[in-house]
Amino acid sequence: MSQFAVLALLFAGEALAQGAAYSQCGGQGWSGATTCVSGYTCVKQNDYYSQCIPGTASTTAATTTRVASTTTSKATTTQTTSSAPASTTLSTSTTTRPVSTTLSTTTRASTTTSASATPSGGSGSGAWSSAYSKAKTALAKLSNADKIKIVTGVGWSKGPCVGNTGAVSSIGYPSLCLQDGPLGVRYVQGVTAFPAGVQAASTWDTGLIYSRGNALGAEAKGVGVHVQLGPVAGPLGKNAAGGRNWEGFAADPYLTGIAMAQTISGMQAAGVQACAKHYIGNEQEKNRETMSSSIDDRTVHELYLWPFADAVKANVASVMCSYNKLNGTYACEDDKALNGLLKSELNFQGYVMSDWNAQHSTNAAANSGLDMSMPGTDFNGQNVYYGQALLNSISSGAVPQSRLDDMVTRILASWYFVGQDSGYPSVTWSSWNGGTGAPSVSGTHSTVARQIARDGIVLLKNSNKALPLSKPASIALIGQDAIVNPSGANACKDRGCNTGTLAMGWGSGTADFPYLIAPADAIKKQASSDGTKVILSSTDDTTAAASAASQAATAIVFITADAGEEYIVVEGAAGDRLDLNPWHSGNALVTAVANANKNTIVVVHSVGPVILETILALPNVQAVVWAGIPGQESGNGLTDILYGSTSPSGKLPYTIAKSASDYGTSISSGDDNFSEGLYIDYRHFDKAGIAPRYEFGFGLSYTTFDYSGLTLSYTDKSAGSSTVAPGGISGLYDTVATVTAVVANNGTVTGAEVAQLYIGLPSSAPASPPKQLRGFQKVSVASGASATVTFNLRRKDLSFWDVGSQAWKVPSGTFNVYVGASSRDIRLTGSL
Ligand SMILES: OC[C@H]1O[C@@H](O[C@H]2[C@H](O)[C@@H](O)[C@H](O[C@H]3[C@H](O)[C@@H](O)[C@H](O)O[C@@H]3CO)O[C@@H]2CO)[C@H](O)[C@@H](O)[C@@H]1O
Repeated sequence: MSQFAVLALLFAGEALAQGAAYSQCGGQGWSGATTCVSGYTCVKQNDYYSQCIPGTASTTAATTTRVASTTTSKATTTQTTSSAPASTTLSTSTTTRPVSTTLSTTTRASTTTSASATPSGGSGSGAWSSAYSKAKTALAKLSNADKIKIVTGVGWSKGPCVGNTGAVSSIGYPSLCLQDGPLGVRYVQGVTAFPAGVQAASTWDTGLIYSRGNALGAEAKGVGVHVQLGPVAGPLGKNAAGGRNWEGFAADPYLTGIAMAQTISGMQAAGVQACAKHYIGNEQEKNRETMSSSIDDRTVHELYLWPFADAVKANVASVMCSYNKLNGTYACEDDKALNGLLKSELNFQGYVMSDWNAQHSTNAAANSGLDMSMPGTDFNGQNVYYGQALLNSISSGAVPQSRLDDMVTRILASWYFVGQDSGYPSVTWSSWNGGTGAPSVSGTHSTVARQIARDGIVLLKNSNKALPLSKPASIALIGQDAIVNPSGANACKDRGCNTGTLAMGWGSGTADFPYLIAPADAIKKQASSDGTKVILSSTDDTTAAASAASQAATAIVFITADAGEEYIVVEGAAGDRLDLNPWHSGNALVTAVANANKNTIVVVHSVGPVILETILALPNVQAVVWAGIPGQESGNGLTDILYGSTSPSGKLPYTIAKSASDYGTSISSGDDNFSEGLYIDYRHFDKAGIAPRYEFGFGLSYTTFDYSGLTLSYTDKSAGSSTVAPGGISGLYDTVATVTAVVANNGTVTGAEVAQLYIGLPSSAPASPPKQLRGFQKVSVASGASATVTFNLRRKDLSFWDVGSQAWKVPSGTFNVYVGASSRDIRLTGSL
């Protein structure tokens, strides 16, 4: 069977490929009907969901208890290399045997997942056991009317938070407060406006990402928010112009997955429920509520589902289904996506809520796995799909009682799971009257905000040691991005304008700034202590810019590119960017400055990639500083880098191309069939042999690093557990190989380096990207010192999703291992 045929059958549609067969092999209840096409068997997944699985009844059913038996002796061989590039290979005996052994074991274990997944009813095993036990006890005390209150929002703007559900006093359950968002508590005064997700990702610092999540969660809890609507893994960033990419992390599932897990762990440790969103295929704003994302099964698993798997493994409490359709079915009523992938294959124990007004049905949504309707009505107070409508469906049997009970159990269990059942703060503010009246919760969080604003900065170009600045006699600061919006940092609702310095995009993923340190504010302070004269031209007018630039020893020119959510249109952009050029004629502004000043430094605040060719062609542009989307501490973080108190250590979480067309993807005007498959961002550039301007993972420092001493050890000793736990088959997350290298700072100042590991799958795997990020570690190294970086490779990191067997497989053969400073700056190579 061709891959296309398999995909059509397994993912999009059973309905399309088999006519009515899918509905008879799914939906509520187990009929035992075997209505799949030849070679497939209808297999019960849970009480509401059955699926056509490749194979015969005997082979699929038998996998439940099958555990691979293999004899694996430990194969650990390390080899130290002293100069790059190094070629390190395991000894012949270890190279050939263990990898192929792993192949068969992993296949069997994973097949178990697909063929006999844990029921979509939350099982409450492992870490969730106590929470489920409490939830079930509480459930027994509830009437159906109570249960409906728990699963249905009270309506848009009918409670203090952007989402609210009904309280049930008999079990001490409050009106749940659901509030954005991914970079701070939306609509509440006095909270921290953290750097956006994309800035956190560009630090590549797992500790900082955790700290950000923990601080976000502490503030949300402090003001009484039960569910914080973030972090974001959808969009992943397949479209460079995607409006909400900045809310998420990186155009790579591995980095995004790590960032999701760290953020969620931090948030939930602070006591708030996290919400991984927007699930799934929500890669653009244009037509987001009508378009269909048709994504093949392998691409779903290896790109778009991957970071959600990490989120589930981190025990995320909730997931928000997205506006778009998936293979023709709305994501919030997609049985395969919700019951199948999320709840069965990934063993998600929390609950699924709809994006706001993304629900389109009662029975289909409920039976497909939607647990909570948000905000409970549409934005006009109409269209209540749960509430009385769901009660009616329970009465008629269209939705089974067990499904309602499962919804409530999942929601209550999540509440218990993060310990919200005792001493939780109450909400003392309202989203709809300015958000005043909340307790002070920001504490010392400006410190982590500044660290991320700083360490997420990527130095793209630094000719003639233009940076760091060393007490210049005079400096010109040019462009409206140098100052705060003269009307106030929060003048535009949901940050729906690009006026003044750009420190967050627009839409629901915003927070009100408690203050905003603009670049000019912080630089002026530093200049004052240095005795530097400052000339400010705070507009984008080119004549004024040239005049200011001509008067200074150094000119710093600030440019932007903004994006956001589709319900606000900014300068003609309805969410997605119109192109990848700087806004406000930024190229002309930089040209005017560079023509007037030989020492021009360009600072870019941007939601994503910008085409820099015009700017880089200007000989007087000595440095380009990619300052990202930095939040309230923007100017302070930037000044730390410009003046060298900290060496830049950020690396690009996406590729900056020479031309927009080089990306091979663009915003669709209708449905999107994701024909690029696995080849987004650097995966596409590598495969197509296109030279990027600045590659994924790129970033300069004020020092330099040498790489040496590559070691590779194969540490897997077993077949890997076939137990299904949150995140999927637990064996997929076992460390099966470890790679180390030595990073030496051979420059003159202390600096931090992000060492990156990329894997090339063996030729026995189906066609795959030449390199895929599968490890990274950031280390701070003093001048003249060195540090060892360690990459632990999980079984999943060496696997591909095999559509035919519906399993993760480790292919046999030689894995290429690349360790380096970026996806194109590979310093050490080896093989497993
Ligand atoms: O905030 C919860 C989730 O909401 C989604 O975005 C919505 C956003 O929160 C909301 O403010 C906005 O409301 C506008 C509405 O769409 C429009 O019809 C009306 O005229 O004005 C309203 C506001 O000003 O709607 C957004 C959805 O369209 C996000 O997708 C999700 O990520 C949030 O967590």
